[in-house]
Amino acid sequence: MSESVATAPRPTAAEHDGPVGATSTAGAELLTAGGVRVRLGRREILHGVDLSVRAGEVVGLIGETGSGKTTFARAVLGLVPTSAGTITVGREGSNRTVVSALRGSRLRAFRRTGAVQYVFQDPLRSLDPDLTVGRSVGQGLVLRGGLDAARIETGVTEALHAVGLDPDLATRTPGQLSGGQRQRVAVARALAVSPQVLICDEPVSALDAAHRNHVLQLLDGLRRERELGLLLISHDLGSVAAVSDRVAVLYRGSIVEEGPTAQVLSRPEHPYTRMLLASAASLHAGDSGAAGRRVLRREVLAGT
Ligand SMILES: Nc1ncnc2c1ncn2[C@@H]1O[C@H](COP(=O)(O)OP(=O)(O)OP(=O)(O)O)[C@@H](O)[C@H]1O
Repeated sequence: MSESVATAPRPTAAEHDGPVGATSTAGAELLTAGGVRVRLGRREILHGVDLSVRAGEVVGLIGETGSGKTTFARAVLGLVPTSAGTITVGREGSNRTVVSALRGSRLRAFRRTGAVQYVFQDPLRSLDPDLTVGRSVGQGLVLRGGLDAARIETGVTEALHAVGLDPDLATRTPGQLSGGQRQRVAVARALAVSPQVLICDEPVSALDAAHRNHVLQLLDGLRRERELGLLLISHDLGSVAAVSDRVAVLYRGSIVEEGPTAQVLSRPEHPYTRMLLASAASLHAGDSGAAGRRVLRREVLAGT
């Protein structure tokens, strides 16, 4: 196993077992993808992806550059259409939405609910440098509509508190924060709209080791407290090992292996997973230049 995996802070099995199945709602599927195919241009990028994330669960999605991780995230957000299969978000019942069936105004309305939120690798690039922290965190609530200024301010304060930031930071701009604080602001912005599913794309790869651990601990705590379904996209197997309950391995648009984190990382069955683990030390987590991510960043920041 690579050094990064071996040295990662890893919650105990007991901690992992706690949230899932511990309450009446834990364990309910919040994200269900079945047979998802996506074509971009003339190529099929995803070839029938099956993946689920339950309440209170972190699922790590790993795979090399170009394997389709960001494309899958875009499909869950409704930013690219599926050519086959279904993507469903929400608990069984009235809040459940078949995202892959939505188009036009119904899709925009779904996106405004904030049910799926996305946290980028590099908050300095994803947070508007001219907006105060308060305005950035409150953006989703404003977009959702129907809330007065006082309620939005309360929502911002609550979200900052949830990520362990002093609400006084609301008047600062991103440039006046540390890297770790900025990533917490990005998480707070996502949390402000009470998402069911949080997709974190390399959330700690731009951070130093101390901030990395803090943000991972924050995500680990939040999914338990809020029963979020958290999809952690990462090249960094150490981060995945630290907080993921399950891992799915994406290879050229197909999930080739999926299972409990300890099992997949310590006893990989698929040759590609074995290769990924063997080369983990030389993998570069910080590929912020990847074209797919740049497109996604633009799309998400453009609102609906
Ligand atoms: N708009 C697009 N049109 C055509 N092909 C695209 C488009 N966006 C991405 N692709 C291609 O889809 C494939 C998957 O890209 P994607 O960004 O999903 O990979 P990834 O696993 O997220 O990679 P990385 O880890 O580098 O971000 C790549 O071959 C990419 O070139």
